[in-house]
Amino acid sequence: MEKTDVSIFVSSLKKSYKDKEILKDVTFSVPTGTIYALLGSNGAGKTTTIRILTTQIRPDGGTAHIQGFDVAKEPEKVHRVISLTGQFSALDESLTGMENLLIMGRLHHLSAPEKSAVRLLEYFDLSASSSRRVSSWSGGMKRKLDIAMSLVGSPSVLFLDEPTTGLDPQSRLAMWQIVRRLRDGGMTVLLTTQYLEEAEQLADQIGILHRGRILAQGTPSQLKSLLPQGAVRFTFRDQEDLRCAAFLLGKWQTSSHPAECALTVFTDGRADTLRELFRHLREGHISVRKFSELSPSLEDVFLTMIKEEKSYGKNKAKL
Ligand SMILES: Nc1ncnc2c1ncn2[C@@H]1O[C@H](COP(=O)(O)OP(=O)(O)OP(=O)(O)O)[C@@H](O)[C@H]1O
Repeated sequence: MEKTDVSIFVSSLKKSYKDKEILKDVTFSVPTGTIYALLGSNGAGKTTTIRILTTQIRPDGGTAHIQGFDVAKEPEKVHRVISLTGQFSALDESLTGMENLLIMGRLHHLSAPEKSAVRLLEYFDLSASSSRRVSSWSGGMKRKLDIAMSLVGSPSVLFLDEPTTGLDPQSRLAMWQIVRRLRDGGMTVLLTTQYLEEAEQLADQIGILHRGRILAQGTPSQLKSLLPQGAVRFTFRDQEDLRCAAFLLGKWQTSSHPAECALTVFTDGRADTLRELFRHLREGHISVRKFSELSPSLEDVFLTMIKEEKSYGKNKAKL
């Protein structure tokens, strides 16, 4: 198999714990030097996928290759080319930033660990705090140092499990900047996230993972083009009107946004169709507070995909 342009190649990955199927069929590939986001809600199977790809657990079925190395058969070779920054920090908070990096450099048998530490502290804009104990650092700084530590062995593939969870908006933007810079330097990055905005802003390609399956994947604009264009959004007075409208307009594909009391309806964009939508709402005595035409957002794609998967699951259960 030719994998020179593909750093991560995953085919039909399966994993169960007892009788619970966590990964049912996960297939995707990540071109070298790009960022791929596995986007999914809590419990979708993101961390389980990362744990398999970083050789911490074995899959029950399917295969995965990193830089051409089989994660199940060649774990040592995989270790040489990857690095992982997980949800739990690997830092020793009683030490300074410099000391943490020096320990990591020695673990990797670097010939000049000091040089590497200084370079990384500069790269991550942490030089000014390098001699302070990490326990006094902010969450954003600790997360940066975590990534710096994972770069000590010069990996070519970086796994980031929810890199910005718990960070304030400013630190999140700084982290995005770092990840983009690493990609621009040629690194392949696989990150997991629950944040739609993060996936859209950062990833070259996104895979929507839901209940152990990739429901759709592609660039953000490819994913958006999966939905019919000509979407419109209605905002209603209250939740009851929203529920009622979703029911009345059920013959169209819709996605509900309860927090904003809004309903997106995917139409063919024709004037006749719009007239029909308004007629249904009028006959249902639902008043529309706001109306706008929009192009589908990634959130619409995500919610629609998940909804379709649910109804597919229900139909399957009936068979
Ligand atoms: N060792 C284990 N034994 C049993 N069940 C597990 C184990 N590890 C994970 N699970 C279950 O597998 C499912 C998927 O977990 P996973 O951590 O992969 O999800 P996730 O998408 O990363 O979610 P989160 O965003 O919450 O981390 C969850 O229901 C979890 O409880």
